[in-house]
Amino acid sequence: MATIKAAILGFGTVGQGIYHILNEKREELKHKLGIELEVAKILVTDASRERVPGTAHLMTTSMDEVLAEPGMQVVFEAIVNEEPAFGYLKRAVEHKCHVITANKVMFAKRGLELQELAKANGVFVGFEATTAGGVPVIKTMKNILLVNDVSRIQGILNGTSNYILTKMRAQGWSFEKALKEAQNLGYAEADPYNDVSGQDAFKKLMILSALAFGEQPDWADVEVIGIDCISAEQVKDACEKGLRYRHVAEVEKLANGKVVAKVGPQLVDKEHPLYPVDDVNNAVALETNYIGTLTLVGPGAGMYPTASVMVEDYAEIIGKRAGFVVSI
Ligand SMILES: NC(=O)C1=CN([C@@H]2O[C@H](COP(=O)(O)OP(=O)(O)OC[C@H]3O[C@@H](n4cnc5c(N)ncnc54)[C@H](OP(=O)(O)O)[C@@H]3O)[C@@H](O)[C@H]2O)C=CC1
Ligand SMILES: N[C@@H](CC=O)C(=O)O
Repeated sequence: MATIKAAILGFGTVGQGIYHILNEKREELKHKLGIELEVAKILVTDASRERVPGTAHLMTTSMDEVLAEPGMQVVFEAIVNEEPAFGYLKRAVEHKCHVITANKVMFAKRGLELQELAKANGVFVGFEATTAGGVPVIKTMKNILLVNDVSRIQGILNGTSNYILTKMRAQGWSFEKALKEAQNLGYAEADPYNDVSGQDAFKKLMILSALAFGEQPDWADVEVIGIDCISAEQVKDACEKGLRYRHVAEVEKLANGKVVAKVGPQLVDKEHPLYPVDDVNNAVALETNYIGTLTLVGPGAGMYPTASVMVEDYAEIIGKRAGFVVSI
């Protein structure tokens, strides 16, 4: 049986999740895909710290070393920020590696460029994990778009914000306590300002916009407000009135063809579809011409939901390359 090698760039919450799932599902994936996958390199900033027992020999800080590994064909990327992530993935694609990323900061800005480069090099880019964690919105939208037009997307796209709002309302926790717990649970970004300021949801919305409409609105035209402007008193007042705060991101294509978007907190009542979406869950409602409105709900952050969709991307890519449809 053929063996291919993979690298994991970034070995924090998501990177470790990928490693654990690939180990746990090793035999099953081998059987289903007819290919053995070996994690041969793990790239971090500090290679002296062994995060998972038995991985010290895989650690490196050098992308040159990753790409010099014979048989390297798949690169999972779970680091932070646009650079060096984009530069690393560009090099991986030029080296004819398939790449699978969770990095929405990079992908919102450079995703179209990376996909074009991948096409030119005959490799695939998986980016399901960039948006809504474990919710399969990217693959669902790709399928829908084969037949339908999507006219509007509305959703909760940041798990940390939804978790904080839920705990403030349902448990009476302070904003700080809820954020701390979201960090402990691996939901929050390395810099949680991105979560609570609305920037993380904005980046995910831009990825969905590019997929649905082939374009993004001018970023400067999009109003982005976070949950950091909501006080405990406001959450309590809303609750007493039967209302809930939700952090909502929405983008639509107007009749004149212009794509417009906004991101910010909204008060919703119990008739609203986002009312029951609590904790770390995300929800994405896609308005389409034939299906009508399709809503997906599920965990929007965390080690296993995120890593799981990245391994699914891997299975899909290897299945396509081998010319068969993967059914897991
Ligand atoms: N956490 C989640 O639920 C989700 C996260 N994501 C995205 O996944 C990515 C990773 O998130 P997460 O695992 O939570 O982050 P962590 O902060 O837990 O881990 C980040 C990892 O990246 C490494 N790293 C950071 N900068 C560099 C660099 N310049 N070169 C090499 N390695 C680097 C760090 O190395 P070191 O250990 O040495 O510091 C660390 O291992 C982010 O882009 C995030 O937005 C997407 C969906 C959900
Ligand atoms: N910090 C993000 C992680 C997933 O993208 C979130 O809370 O949604």
